[in-house]
Amino acid sequence: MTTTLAPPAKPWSPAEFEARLRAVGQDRYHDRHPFNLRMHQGDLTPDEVRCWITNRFHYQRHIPVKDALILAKLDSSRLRRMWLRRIEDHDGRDEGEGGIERWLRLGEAAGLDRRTLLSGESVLPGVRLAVEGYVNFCRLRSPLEAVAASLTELTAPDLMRLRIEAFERHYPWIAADGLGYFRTRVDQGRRDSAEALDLVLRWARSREEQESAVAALSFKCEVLWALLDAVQQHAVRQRTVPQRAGHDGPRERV
Ligand SMILES: O=C(O)c1cc(C(=O)O)c2c(n1)C(=O)C(=O)c1cc(C(=O)O)[nH]c1-2
Repeated sequence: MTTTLAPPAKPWSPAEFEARLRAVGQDRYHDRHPFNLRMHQGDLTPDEVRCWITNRFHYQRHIPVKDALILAKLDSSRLRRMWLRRIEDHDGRDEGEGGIERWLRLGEAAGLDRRTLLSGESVLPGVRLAVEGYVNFCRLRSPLEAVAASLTELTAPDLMRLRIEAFERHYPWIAADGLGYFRTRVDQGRRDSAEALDLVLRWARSREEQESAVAALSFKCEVLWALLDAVQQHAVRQRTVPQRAGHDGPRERV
């Protein structure tokens, strides 16, 4: 008996592929997470805002690490130059510059100590795992999947604009120049996502490759969602569990 294999599915048209990527970015993005909604409605206590900043800093400081892993997979000078700029955006060209420095200043404007932020000692276990998951994804997967995972940035700039407004309105105790990170990131995010989208649309030729790109973007949405789950869980525990030394698990001292 001979078995006939089904022919491989036809690739989506570029327009349909792009629409599918954008749909994942819209439907599953962390702007819909309850913690983000509470943040933007102004419902967070100062400690909850500080907890978010501390844990998001752990994500931010790993962005250039995952970008260096992606850079090493790119096979032309033009592409490596393009990706190198992302690392410079975060690390700066000199001491005291770049997105990571701006995030540290956001922390200081919110009353956090830069040495504590840099020590990483207050990072929640779930956040550590989510960030490590993203870095390892970019280390181990194809360039297509690693670049596709960055496409959450298609949605990030709009969220950033809302966040600036929300912080100015609801958390005025954070000095305005602390919001410099978000202001800079709106344009950087638009440029980065346009470049990444162009690469993903050109690289993914077969349906299988297109599906792997969509799956990579879904995974990245889960990373961001898991990060906020951990921060939210911590906030709930802080409200409901009487504080006892050692009660809150390892490293949960935000
Ligand atoms: O504040 C946010 O909501 C947010 C989200 C994301 C994102 O969607 O991954 C990024 C950023 N910010 C960000 O600042 C940033 O530099 C960044 C880089 C990347 C990436 O995956 O390459 N995402 C994000």
